[in-house]
Amino acid sequence: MATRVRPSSKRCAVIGGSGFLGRHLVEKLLDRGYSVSVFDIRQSYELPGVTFHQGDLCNKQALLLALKDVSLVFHCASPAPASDDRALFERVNIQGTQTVIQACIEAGVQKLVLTSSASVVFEGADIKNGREDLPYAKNPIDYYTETKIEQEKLVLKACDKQKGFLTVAIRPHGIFGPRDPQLVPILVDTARRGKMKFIIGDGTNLVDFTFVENVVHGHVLAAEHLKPDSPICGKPYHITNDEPVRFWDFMSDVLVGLGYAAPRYHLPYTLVYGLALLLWLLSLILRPLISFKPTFTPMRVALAGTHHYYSCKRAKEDLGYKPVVSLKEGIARTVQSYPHLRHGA
Ligand SMILES: NC(=O)C1=CN([C@@H]2O[C@H](COP(=O)(O)OP(=O)(O)OC[C@H]3O[C@@H](n4cnc5c(N)ncnc54)[C@H](OP(=O)(O)O)[C@@H]3O)[C@@H](O)[C@H]2O)C=CC1
Ligand SMILES: CC(C)=CCC[C@@H](C)[C@H]1CC[C@H]2C3=C(CC[C@]12C)[C@@]1(C)CCC(=O)C[C@@H]1CC3
Repeated sequence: MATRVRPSSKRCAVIGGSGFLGRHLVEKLLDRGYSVSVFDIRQSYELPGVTFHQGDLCNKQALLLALKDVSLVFHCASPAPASDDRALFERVNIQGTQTVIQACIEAGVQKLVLTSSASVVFEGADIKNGREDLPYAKNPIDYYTETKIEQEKLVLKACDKQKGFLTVAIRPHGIFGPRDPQLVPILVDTARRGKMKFIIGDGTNLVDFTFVENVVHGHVLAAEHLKPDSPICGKPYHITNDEPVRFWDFMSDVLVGLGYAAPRYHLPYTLVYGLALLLWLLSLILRPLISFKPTFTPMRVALAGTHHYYSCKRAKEDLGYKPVVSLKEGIARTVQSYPHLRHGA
């Protein structure tokens, strides 16, 4: 009788491993002695100890090849949040995640760690020290958030101790760090176009920004604590820097660190939100004639003008989580990593 080979617990796969968070995670896993299969729609680097599988996560056969002999899977692939392609979000984040779950089960994977987002509970109104038991947003602010909610529900529901398939979701917030393609590049681009002069609201709103290595640390802890007798099975965990900061102080520190002026003039939140909504509607109506992408989308204005910070008490208690890089150090390392984005470069 053929005996089934039990996959090695040091063999894992990172779906989305070519992306910003994914690549940092892969590097940490290699440091910790894992061998890693990366599954991604693109290959962005090469590293010893990493096997690349290029493909779309909606394709189960392609996934099965990458998951052969793998016991642990991290799923951190998603279309970019700035996209407004609803069909793409539904296909990748919802149907694609269903495919990932089926492929994991068929391949005999034992643990699935999903990168969700703290935004799954954000509706545009203040969240102060939000806990994981807050209800999912009833009116999510965009298609990204709407599909991240469905994705998280699917993964947590799939947790089945009897079948030996364990799942957990990590909810980071505002990830930043070296090679981030989003936060710092968009900020610098906005500054270079002379649009970073204004503070939306009174500038006192507190927000979580999380250094990428802390997010990676949360993922590794979750994977290593995910066992049949553990309280973390089927649960979501906030992972942040645990140092809420004024949104506009964070933006100013990054801008000033790169040689740009900090925003100074205040504009009322409701005025800017109303204008952003109007521009977004105009861009939809005029789309057949002209295509333009407003910088200040309603989502970005809501994120820039409200409180949204989260408690990571549950991660501290259940995972022993503690940030490994402070906000100050994270900002310094991030600024240093972008010489090409410095003023005048
Ligand atoms: N950045 C942040 O502030 C936050 C991010 N998150 C979550 O963290 C995760 C990682 O985000 P981040 O690293 O910033 O994003 P990236 O866009 O850098 O990484 C995502 C990777 O997934 C790939 N991908 C997209 N669609 C598919 C597909 N159909 N099949 C296979 N691969 C695909 C992307 O390729 P391509 O680039 O070609 O699309 C990219 O390489 C995401 O799940 C995101 O929702 C959560 C909270 C905050
Ligand atoms: C006002 C302005 C132009 C700010 C520039 C920075 C923004 C691009 C970022 C500020 C907060 C960021 C953020 C995300 C993306 C980039 C920002 C809007 C996410 C939406 C990324 C995906 C998530 O899951 C939640 C993040 C919240 C914070």
